[in-house]
Amino acid sequence: MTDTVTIAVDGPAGSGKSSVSKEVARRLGFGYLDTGAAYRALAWHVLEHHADTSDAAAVVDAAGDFDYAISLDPDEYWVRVGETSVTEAIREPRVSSAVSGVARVPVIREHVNTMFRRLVADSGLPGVIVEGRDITTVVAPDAPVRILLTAAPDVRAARRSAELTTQDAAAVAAALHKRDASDSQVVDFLTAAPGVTVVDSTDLDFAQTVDAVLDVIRSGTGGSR
Ligand SMILES: Nc1ncnc2c1ncn2[C@@H]1O[C@H](COP(=O)(O)OP(=O)(O)O)[C@@H](O)[C@H]1O
Ligand SMILES: Nc1ccn([C@@H]2O[C@H](COP(=O)(O)OP(=O)(O)O)[C@@H](O)[C@H]2O)c(=O)n1
Repeated sequence: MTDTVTIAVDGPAGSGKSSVSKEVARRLGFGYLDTGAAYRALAWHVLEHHADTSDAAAVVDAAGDFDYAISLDPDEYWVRVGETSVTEAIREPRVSSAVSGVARVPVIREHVNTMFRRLVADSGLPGVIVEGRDITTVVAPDAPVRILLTAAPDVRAARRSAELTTQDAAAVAAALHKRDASDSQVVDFLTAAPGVTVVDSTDLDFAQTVDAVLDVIRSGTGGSR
């Protein structure tokens, strides 16, 4: 049996990582791993414990009974903590506001990174598109294809607020920029590391972005996909 190919995709919030990676995975018959969901689910879990997500010791303590599971199927995406489905709950603004605190704790990052690598290795799939903030640099720096998906800040904010129609657009934009600023103190996902290909989707629609990513994958895997 051949090893699973990892396609690494990083980028800031609202750049299109999840939606584009999911569609690319479908087209290639690959799995899709949303790494941000693990940080979001842990933030949700810490909040369930009524603990402070900005307190590293409290986060590590709550992580002790964090029973996490995620689907790698792009057509059947779900996230669970224990028996509870948290697929929708982890997108709530209270979780988005808390997640950077959880993601800042080094021991948590090491723990989830080990889990991500195991999920890919045990997937039994020909390939997995893994998306997040530090996949190209930390989780899978040796991946045969590494992409930084970017878009101008105002475009990213507009995309996210179009999704969250019940919330005020200015508030959504402010929360997104605040989270990016906080996250970029931990990992650099705004500049491409050596060997990482930038796909800027500012002036591309969704279908064009999917095609651009597929082109990078085809050239990076010797045109075999
Ligand atoms: N190139 C694009 N043009 C227009 N809309 C896009 C494009 N890429 C993604 N989107 C839309 O923008 C929103 C945010 O994308 P998402 O995949 O959730 O980003 P991320 O995972 O990077 O936060 C989604 O509603 C998605 O359908
Ligand atoms: N590889 C990753 C993925 C996400 N994260 C953290 O998890 C949060 C949620 O990630 P996400 O991918 O769901 O965020 P969006 O881009 O979808 O808004 C980010 O704001 C980061 O704090 C991270 O630190 N490293």
